[in-house]
Amino acid sequence: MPILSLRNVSKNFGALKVTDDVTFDLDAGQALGIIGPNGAGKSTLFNLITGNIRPNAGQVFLDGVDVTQQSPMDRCRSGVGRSFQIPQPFGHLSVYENLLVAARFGAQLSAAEAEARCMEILRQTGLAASAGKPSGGLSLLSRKRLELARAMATNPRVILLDEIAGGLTEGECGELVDTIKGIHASGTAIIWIEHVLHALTRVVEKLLVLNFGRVLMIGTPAEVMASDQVREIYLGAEA
Ligand SMILES: Nc1ncnc2c1ncn2[C@@H]1O[C@H](COP(=O)(O)OP(=O)(O)OP(=O)(O)O)[C@@H](O)[C@H]1O
Repeated sequence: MPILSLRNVSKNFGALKVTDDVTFDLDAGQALGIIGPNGAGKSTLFNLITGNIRPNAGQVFLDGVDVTQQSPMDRCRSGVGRSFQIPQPFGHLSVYENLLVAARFGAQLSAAEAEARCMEILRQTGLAASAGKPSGGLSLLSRKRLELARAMATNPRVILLDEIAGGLTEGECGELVDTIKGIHASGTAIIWIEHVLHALTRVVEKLLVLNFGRVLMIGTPAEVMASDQVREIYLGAEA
């Protein structure tokens, strides 16, 4: 059974149809990339999965359970973690304290469980040496790592990453990709919205192309990149 399923999900903002009849499945441990032009509805799709917005039609299932009416907090506790396009740590708290907040309140872990979980995540996300630093003063790469770590601290089975590679140098991007690959290899499913395609295709098994809120195509990165329609619509290239 898929870990996450969307069935005929649609969302309108006034007259604007931002999500149009979206259906797809994500298997446990799978990594799926989402690409599409600006305004295609990618972030809206994440908000529909996390419960920050409710669809006008269709259903969202977690492990076969219809969670369409569940709050974001309930979905987080059911195993959906997320990062944000703009990092949102508590700047006055240390890296470790930020993770503790996510583990205690996001996943409702006990103090001892949260401590163990955070130590593991600090290692997994390459933040062990920065654990005691105030998160407000971190470099961009470390802030990205912290976003990843905060999503992982809620003990998710699927994490949603929203343009986490943007703004990094090639070298930094490679380091972040290695960290994300490690998280994927440890069994966490990933859905990743990303404009930095070479980063995305190093991690994901499948790409979903969104255009005007509709699923244009789902396939392997090679299949998607070979599609004339995708090249024309997404890359703006002549077919
Ligand atoms: N709360 C809202 N109210 C009204 N319109 C909205 C709202 N949220 C998003 N939109 C509109 O929905 C469309 C899709 O936005 P969304 O942010 O999901 O696209 P996106 O694919 O993530 O874009 P980008 O790549 O630029 O981040 C845009 O036209 C946006 O202006």
